[in-house]
Amino acid sequence: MSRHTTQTNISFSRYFRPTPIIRKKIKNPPKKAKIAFYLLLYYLSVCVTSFIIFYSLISRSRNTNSDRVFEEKETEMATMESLIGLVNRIQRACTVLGDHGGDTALPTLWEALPSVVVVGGQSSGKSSVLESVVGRDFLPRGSGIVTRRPLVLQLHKTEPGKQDYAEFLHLPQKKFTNFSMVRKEIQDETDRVTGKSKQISPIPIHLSIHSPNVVNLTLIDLPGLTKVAVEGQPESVVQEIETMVRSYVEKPNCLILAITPANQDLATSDAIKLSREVDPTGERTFGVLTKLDLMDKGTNALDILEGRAYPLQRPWVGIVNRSQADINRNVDMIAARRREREFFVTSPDYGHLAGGMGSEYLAKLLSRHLESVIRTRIPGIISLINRSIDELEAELDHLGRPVAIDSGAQLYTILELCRAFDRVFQEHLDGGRPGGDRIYGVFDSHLPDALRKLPFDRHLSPQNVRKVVSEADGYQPHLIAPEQGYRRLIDSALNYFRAPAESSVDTVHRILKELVRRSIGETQELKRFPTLQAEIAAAANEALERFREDSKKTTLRLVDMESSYLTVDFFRKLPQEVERGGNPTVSTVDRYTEGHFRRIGSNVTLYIGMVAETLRNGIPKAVVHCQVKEAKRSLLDHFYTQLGQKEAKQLAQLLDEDPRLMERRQQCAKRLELYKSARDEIDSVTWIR
Ligand SMILES: Nc1nc2c(ncn2[C@@H]2O[C@H](COP(=O)(O)OP(=O)(O)OP(=O)(O)O)[C@@H](O)[C@H]2O)c(=O)[nH]1
Repeated sequence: MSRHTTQTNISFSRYFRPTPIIRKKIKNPPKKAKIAFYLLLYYLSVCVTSFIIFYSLISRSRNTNSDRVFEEKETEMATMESLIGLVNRIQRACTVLGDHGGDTALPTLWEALPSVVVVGGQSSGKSSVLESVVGRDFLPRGSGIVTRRPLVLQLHKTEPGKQDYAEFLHLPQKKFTNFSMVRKEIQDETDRVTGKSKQISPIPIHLSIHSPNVVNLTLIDLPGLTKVAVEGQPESVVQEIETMVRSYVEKPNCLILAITPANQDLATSDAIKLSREVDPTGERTFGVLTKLDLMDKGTNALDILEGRAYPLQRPWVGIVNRSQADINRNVDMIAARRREREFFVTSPDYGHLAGGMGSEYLAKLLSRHLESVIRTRIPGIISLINRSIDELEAELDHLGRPVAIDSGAQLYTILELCRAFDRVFQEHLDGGRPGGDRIYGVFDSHLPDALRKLPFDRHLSPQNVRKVVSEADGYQPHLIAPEQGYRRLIDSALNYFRAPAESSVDTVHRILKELVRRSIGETQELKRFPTLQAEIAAAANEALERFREDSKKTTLRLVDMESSYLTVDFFRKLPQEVERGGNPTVSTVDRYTEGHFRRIGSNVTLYIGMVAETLRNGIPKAVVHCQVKEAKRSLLDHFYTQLGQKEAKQLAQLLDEDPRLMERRQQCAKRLELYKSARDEIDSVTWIR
C-alpha cells in the first residue's frame, strides 16, 4: 500500500513540479481556499447522493413497469384460460344436468354457450383435423358413420413436461393415458346410448384432454353429413344428421369449422353449403381446406386460400393431415405436424402463406377467436342465467315443494291443504270471490217467485171451496161458520208450501256443491294432488248432503208448524157473517150461495198470504242456519276425524301427485341447479366484475 503511494507520488512529482510559492501555499493554505475546498467537497457529495437516489428511483419504476407488463400478460393468460375453462365447466354441468338444447319446454343454457363445431361431409378429414389439433391419435375410425353422438372435446393446456391424459365426464374417476383406450371408450359409450344399431343420438359425450401440446379450446365433433344411409340404418338417418348438425350451427354463438377436402369441388362441399345458409355473412365460419397434398399435380388451392374463390370474413386455413397410409404405418402425430409445417414452408405455391397455415396455427386462431366471442357473450349469458333462475324459482313455487316422507309431516301437509281449500271456500261465501251472492238470489227471487206461483187461485176458487167445505160438513152442513172446511182448506193450501221450501234447500245445496268444486279448482296448493282433491270433494259433498237433509227437515217443519196451529187472532179479527147479516134466516140462505164460498176463499187466501210472508222470511233463516253456516263451520270436520284414523300408507296415497307434475318439478329443479352452478362458476371468475 505504502509502496503504491510512493510510486504515485514519484510519478506525480515527475509531471507536476510546483513552484516554491505554491509548495508553500499547499503546506499552509489560506483560510479562504480551505473554505472553498470544503464547499466543493460538500457539493460533490450532494451530487453523488442525489444521483444514487435518482438512479434507484428510476430503476425501481422501470421494474414496476416491467412487473406490471408481466402481470398483465399473466392476467391475460389467466383470463383466457378462465374464460374458456369457465365455458368448459358450464358445458359439463349442462350435460350432467340434462341440458342438450333443443328442449322448448325448459330454458336452455347449452344453446347460449359459445362453441366451435366441426362440420363436414364424410371423409372430408374432420377427425384428422381434430387429432392434429390435439396432437394425438384418439378418434374412432372406420367405414360408414363413425361419429354418431356429438363429441365435446375440451382441450386444457398443462405445464411443459407434464404427461398427456384424457378424462370422460361419464367416468370421472378414470384418467386415460393410453389414447387407444380413449378411442375404445368413445366407441363403447356411443353404443351404450345408441345401441349397436348405428342410430344417432344428440346426447353429447364429453372428453377432456390435458396436455402441454394443446391450446385451451373446446371443439364439438358431429356426425359427418352424408347423402346415403349405411347398411343397418334407416333412410331417415341422413335427415337426422342434418337436423342435428343444423341445431348446432344455427346458434348465433357457434363458430363453424367448415371442413372441405381440397381435392373436391368447393361448390359441392356440404360444409360450405350449410354454413352459407346459417351464416350468410361468413362472420362465424372458419373455412378449412384439407388434403392439400392430394391435389392433382400442377393445380393449387391459392384461389381459395387467398380468399378469392369463396371469400369469408376469417382467413382460410390449409391443412395437411396424415394420409391413410400414414395412419396404417402408425406415423405419430408430432412427426405429422412437423411434416405439415415442412410442406407449407417448402411449398412453392403456399410458402408465402406458411405462417397462416397448418393445424397448430388453426388451433391458436380458434382459441383466440373463441375467447373473444366468449368475452362479448358473457354479459348476455349472465342476464340469461338470472332471468332463467327467476322464472324457474317462480315455477317451482307454483308447483310446490316435494312431499314429506314421514306420516306426521304428511298429515300436517294434508291438514294445511284442507285449510287452504277451506279458506277459498269461505271466501266464496263471505265475498271476495263470486258465488255466495247466488245464495241470496235464491232467497230474494227464487223463493218469492215460487211462492207467488203457487196455485192458490185454483185451490181457493168458490167451486173448490164449496166442494171442500161440503165434504168437510158431511151430512150436517155447518151452522154458523164452516170450521172444518176452513181447516181443510188451510191444511191443503199449506201443503203447497212444501215444494218451494224443498226447492230452496235443493237450490242452495246445488250452489254449495258448485262452490266446493270451484274452490278445489282454485286452491293452487291442491293442484298437484289429484287424489286428495277427489277425497276432499267427496267428503265435502257428503257433508253438504247431510246439511241438506237437516235443512229440509227444518224448513218442512216450519211448514208443518203452520199446519199444527193456526193463528187464531187472524180469524177473530175477521168480520162475523152472522153479525154482519143481522138476520139469521137471510144469513143462513146466504151461507150457501156463491158469495159465501167466495168470502171463505178470500179469508183463507188472506191467511195463506200471511203464512207465505212468514215462510218467505223463515225458510232463508232455516236454510242459512242448517246449510250455509254449517258448511262454513264444519264442512270437513268429518273428514278430519277420518284422517286421524288413517294408516301411514293411506296418508301417502292421499298425497299421490300427478306424475306429470312430479316430472316437471324434477326437471325444473335440475335446470335450476344448473343455472345456479353456472352463476357460481361465473362469480368465481372475478375478472368479470
Ligand atoms: N393425404 C391426406 N389424407 C387425408 C388428409 N385428411 C384426411 N385424410 C385421409 O382421409 C380419410 C378420411 O379422413 P377422416 O379424418 O377420417 O375424415 P372424417 O371426415 O372424419 O370422416 P368420417 O368420420 O368418416 O366422416 C382418412 O384416410 C385420412 O387419412 C390430408 O390432408 N391428406
